[in-house]
Amino acid sequence: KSASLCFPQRILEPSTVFREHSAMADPGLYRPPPAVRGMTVLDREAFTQMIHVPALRVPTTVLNKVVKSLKKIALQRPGIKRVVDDGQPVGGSGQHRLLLLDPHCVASAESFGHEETAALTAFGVSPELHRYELQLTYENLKSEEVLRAVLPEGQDVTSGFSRVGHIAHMNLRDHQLPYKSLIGQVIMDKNPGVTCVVNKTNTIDSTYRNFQMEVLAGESNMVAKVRENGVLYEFDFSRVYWNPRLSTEHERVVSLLRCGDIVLDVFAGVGPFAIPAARRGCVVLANDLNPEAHRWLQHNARLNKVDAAITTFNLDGREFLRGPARERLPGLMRGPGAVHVVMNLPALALDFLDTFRGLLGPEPDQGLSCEATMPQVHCYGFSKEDDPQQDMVQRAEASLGVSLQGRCSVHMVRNVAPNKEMMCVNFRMPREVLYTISSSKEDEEKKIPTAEVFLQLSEEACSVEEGEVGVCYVNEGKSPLKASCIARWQASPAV
Ligand SMILES: C[S@@+](CC[C@H](N)C(=O)[O-])C[C@H]1O[C@@H](n2cnc3c(N)ncnc32)[C@H](O)[C@@H]1O
Repeated sequence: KSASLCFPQRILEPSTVFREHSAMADPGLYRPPPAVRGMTVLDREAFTQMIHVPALRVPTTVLNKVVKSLKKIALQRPGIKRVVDDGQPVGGSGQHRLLLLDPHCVASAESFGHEETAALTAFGVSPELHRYELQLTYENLKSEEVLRAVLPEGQDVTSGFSRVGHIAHMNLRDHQLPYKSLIGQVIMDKNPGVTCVVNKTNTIDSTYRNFQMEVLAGESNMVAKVRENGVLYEFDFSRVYWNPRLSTEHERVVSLLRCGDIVLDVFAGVGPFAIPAARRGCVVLANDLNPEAHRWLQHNARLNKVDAAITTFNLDGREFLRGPARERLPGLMRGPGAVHVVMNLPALALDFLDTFRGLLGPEPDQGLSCEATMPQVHCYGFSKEDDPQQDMVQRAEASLGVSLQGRCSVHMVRNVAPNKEMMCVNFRMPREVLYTISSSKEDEEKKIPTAEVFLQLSEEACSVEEGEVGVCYVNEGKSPLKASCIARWQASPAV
């Protein structure tokens, strides 16, 4: 493909100082011809140009050693060989080759560093530089260079995309939209294996968390095959949620599971927690409201031969918890495996935690509800607060109606946008949440009062610092409160 190899290149005069030659010293040396600016239909030929690069004439006997010693300053362009014929007439001695150098690193013989100079001396190579005329084509340019040359000067040329199987998924800005077909074509040309480029056309606010998208270039086949952490998934990317940036998080949670554990995946999608959990030997109940996601979840369970270990549901998360989960939980909690509840719907999952309040009815006999049998919850949320950890805990507590102080941990998953974090709060479901009216005094004390109360804050409580637990007296009972709650109470008109 590289025209530079079949074009008759010429060596011009030897020169020791290349700074004099403007093309050689120009930092935008690989900048395509100005005529391509504003192009909306890709014309690959229009990118062809001749440039000059410095070259060393190296005896073939030491060529490999010299190339190795000078690899930091040798020319590196896609599709261009850095060692070429020395341009001597056919039938010449053939005892020399030219090593092409990066003109951004080498402007004159003085540009060589200590190591390079020592190598040239050791191998008996003259530091004299030759000018080599090279044909640079569209194939030799990087996508960023092509787009920078085409799009209006001074505007952002982000050519980043997420890769989902054969699909490159872009999120173009408004000023890039007039060039969208060209951008799609360039991304496809420059990324082997990408046969379809799509642009997101809405923000992700749909219930099923999938994007609306427009095909910019290539085929319109949206059924992707993806391997994540060694597991194969297939799904229609236009109709379900899939985020390649969650692979580390999926792996982290799955690594906490043991063979024989039970997993309740409330917002399962196409199965990136459920399938690897089943492959690890867990018994899985996986649910998703989106019928398409549910269909691909079943498909992926069969594809990975774990369908016997996964029971799937196509329900709203609350219905799933109040129905199939509630029915099975008492039996599962009595079994030998730990029960895990995964809730990855970061925009809403914390609100769903209130479904667990009293879910299993009256507390069973002592022993059947000991702390160790309680489900481990991994619940996701977005936070824009200065202290996302604290924010996550407070919202989980508000939804559950109990304090999680000292009994939860928060994991930062990823930065989603400037000032927006995706977080995961992990905790063992408190007994007093799952079972109704536990009358023990200890449990009463753990509850955060939700009713409006009138109270006189003691001096002691008022001096509590942010993040500390204080004690204040409510209706003559003792109730441990987080300082942040106290602060909220102080601010309320009732107080
Ligand atoms: C952020 S995705 C996570 C999918 C998958 N667990 C993952 O990690 O990639 C959230 C999923 O929740 C589903 N969903 C949205 N609202 C739901 C609800 N009310 N009940 C159950 N599932 C819901 C969506 O269809 C989507 O597949």
